[in-house]
Amino acid sequence: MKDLAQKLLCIISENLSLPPSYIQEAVGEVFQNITISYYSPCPQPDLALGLQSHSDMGAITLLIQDDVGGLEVLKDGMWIPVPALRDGILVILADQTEIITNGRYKSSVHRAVVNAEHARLSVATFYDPSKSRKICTAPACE
Ligand SMILES: O=C(O)CCC(=O)C(=O)O
Ligand SMILES: [Fe+2]
Repeated sequence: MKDLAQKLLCIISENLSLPPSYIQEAVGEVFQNITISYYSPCPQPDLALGLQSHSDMGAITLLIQDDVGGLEVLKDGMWIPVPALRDGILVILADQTEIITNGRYKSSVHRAVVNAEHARLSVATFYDPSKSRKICTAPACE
């Protein structure tokens, strides 16, 4: 997962005409955190959220999940359900990449809803800078 995150950050850097390792170097020492989320079925899903609206604080998040579905992204003020891809890896861009690219790549605001019948499992791997790392916009993106 770390290799994939780094490859994706290289592609983003290159797409902005930055050196391929630019974002990786800007992030510095990587802290790869993992969250395993289990969402149990909820008898009244309209009254509950599995995970509240947020954006991820790191550079990039890779998410694997079962085929139940429940992730939603905020686009133009509307919550859009993300199709569940059991064999796929979902890429969620996060806050530090938005800062480094000056918003050319946006951090995705997302949440998880629950449903009445099925439990859901997801595994998120976060590619995060250290808490003391100063992150700033790439001069080429200013
Ligand atoms: O479970 C999900 O689909 C989303 C998990 C998530 O957004 C997170 O852990 O930050
Ligand atoms: Fe998240």
